[in-house]
Amino acid sequence: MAKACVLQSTLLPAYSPLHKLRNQNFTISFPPLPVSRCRPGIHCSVSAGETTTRSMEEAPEISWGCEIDSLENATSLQNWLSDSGLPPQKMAIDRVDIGERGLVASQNLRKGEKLLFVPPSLVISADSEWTNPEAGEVMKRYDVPDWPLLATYLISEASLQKSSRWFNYISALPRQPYSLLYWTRTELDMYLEASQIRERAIERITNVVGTFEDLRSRIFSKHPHLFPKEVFNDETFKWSFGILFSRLVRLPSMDGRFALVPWADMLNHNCEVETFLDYDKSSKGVVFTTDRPYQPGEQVFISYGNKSNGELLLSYGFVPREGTNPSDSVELALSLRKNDKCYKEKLDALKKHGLSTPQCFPVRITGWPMELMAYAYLVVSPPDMRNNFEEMAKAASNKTSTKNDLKYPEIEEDALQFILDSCETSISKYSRFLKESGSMDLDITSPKQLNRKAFLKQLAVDLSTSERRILYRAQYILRRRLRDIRSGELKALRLFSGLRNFFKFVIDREECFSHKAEYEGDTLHVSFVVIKSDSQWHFNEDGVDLVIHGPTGEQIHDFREQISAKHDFVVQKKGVYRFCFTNKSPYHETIDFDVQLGHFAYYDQHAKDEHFTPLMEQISKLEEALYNIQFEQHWLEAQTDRQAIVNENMSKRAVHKALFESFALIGASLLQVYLLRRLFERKLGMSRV
Ligand SMILES: C[S@@+](CC[C@H](N)C(=O)[O-])C[C@H]1O[C@@H](n2cnc3c(N)ncnc32)[C@H](O)[C@@H]1O
Repeated sequence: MAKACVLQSTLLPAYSPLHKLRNQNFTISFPPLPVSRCRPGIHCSVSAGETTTRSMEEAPEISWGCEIDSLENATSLQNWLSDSGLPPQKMAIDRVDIGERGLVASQNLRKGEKLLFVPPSLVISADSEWTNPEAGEVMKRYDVPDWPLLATYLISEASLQKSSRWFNYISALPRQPYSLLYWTRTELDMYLEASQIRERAIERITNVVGTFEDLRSRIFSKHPHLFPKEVFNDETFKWSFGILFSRLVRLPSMDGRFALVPWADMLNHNCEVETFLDYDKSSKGVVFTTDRPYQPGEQVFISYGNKSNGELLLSYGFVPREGTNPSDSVELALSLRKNDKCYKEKLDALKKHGLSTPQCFPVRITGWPMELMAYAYLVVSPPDMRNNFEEMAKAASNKTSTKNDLKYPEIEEDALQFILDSCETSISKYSRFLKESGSMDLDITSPKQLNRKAFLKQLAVDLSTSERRILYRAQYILRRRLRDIRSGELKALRLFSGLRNFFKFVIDREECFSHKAEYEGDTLHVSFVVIKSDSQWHFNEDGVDLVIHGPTGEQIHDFREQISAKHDFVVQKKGVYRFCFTNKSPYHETIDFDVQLGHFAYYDQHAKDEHFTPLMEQISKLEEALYNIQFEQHWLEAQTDRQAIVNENMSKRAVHKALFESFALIGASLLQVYLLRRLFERKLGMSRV
């Protein structure tokens, strides 16, 4: 069942539909637009519809565009753009590690520099002139909204090959854009089973198919000479929408117009970059301002917007490396309980505010929106709170200004437990998928298919891992809050118990240590500093390796060639964690190692006192903070030790050098005296003769 999702939350940027429908007959509604691993080329065309299960070999190929990693057409595009008025550039299209083709600095670029300057004449928007003006006229007559209009425009221009002024641009576009539009229903079901992105992809595919059907029945079928079936069909629409989803940008300074900007659309995305494309009124061109310097040969990035990994996969077909996307979020589905005595009343309240059951809410690594909490309050509220249903549903729909004050202390624990249960149900789906993905039958019928399936599976594994990570974090926070609430009164003083282990050791080649974690959800803090080597003439600047393994031998984290490092992680499985150090230098090294486990002890429900609970919460938080400070303090002490030894070695070396130089000077002086004496003695002998 498709689930409605509230994206307009206190945590996510406001949901801004790409276009407002000008004609209500069109039912399409598309979501907003714009360091990962390498991918094998997917040079096949695959059907996405539920009923269309054509194999890749059978699917018709698009006869324009190129393989995404091809540079030949990109070079022609570059030449054509220069001839058409693109000013000289400080970047060039090249093959890159991230994103296959991208723009690479051809000279030093300063931070804060404006780049690109693509003139409006080289931008494709809903107002662009049609090479076939008659077709353009018909589309305008039907008042087609921007997205379907641009999709049709792109196909029309592509089919006219060299007669279109956009020939060079279209030839450099990927023949098959990376996008979930190209995943079959079976692939979506199999690989994205745990993620809500599956629903979003199905919805999007349905919208694209529906839009094409709408255009076909209302316009194309009535003007077959302008829109022949061989050119305007579901396959070509899938291509053009794939291009729009992965390349269309919104230009705020051009009245929020949506545009395809040749050249600028060769820039790849980086989650850490904070610069966006926009129209610059002073230079009259599309630009972006660098937020960091680049050296010649370095790939230049922009941001496609603050999108979650799922949204990036949906529109652009890639998933950033785990933990690198600060805008990452996962959609958590919450549902009313079927056996709820007030099910109907609650559902009516939800419907009144445009919500339903199940309903998705975004959860981030930093927390969840108030809307989600409001929905949870509604789900768990007993019949005697029916007067509050309306207020709760309103707050869950983000339509209330007082939502931040929404508090029902009497049902807070139930609401948090309900969110925790939903989180855990979702986590178990991800865990099942990730476990099964290891032995997933890739149904190999050809190497090409194997390549594709392995690639899609990897994307799904990456997405599931990053989404599950956020849920684990939410689970940890929820458990802690519940423990705080349940512990009550003075119990909170003993809530936090830490297990600490810190010591210095000398390592020759390899040393392993283990630490037992008794509870899931606790946080393990690890730090080490390489303090000294056994030779005062050598000081290790290459560092050591540390690999952390979980209870079943899985690798949790690794540091390579580090002098000092710190890492925190949430214990997902209780058991013994192993920390293995490797020293690759020929010297013995002394390492200061600190591992600390923070645990909130679980207490059963005790009498609660509303006045005391917040105080106890604060005390337990302070206790944890104190513990963390001790950890930081030890780390700093270790760093100071290292620095003291570095300084001591340096001064010893300086003294040795000075002594050596003095001895050398004395030696040279004595030699000089000796030689002079010999010379004078000889001269004296000669004069006597
Ligand atoms: C606007 S285009 C950028 C140019 C594109 N690389 C090309 O060669 O045509 C967006 C597409 O680039 C790729 N891309 C962009 N950023 C990426 C990243 N960080 N990692 C992997 N692929 C990326 C994706 O295939 C995406 O659909």
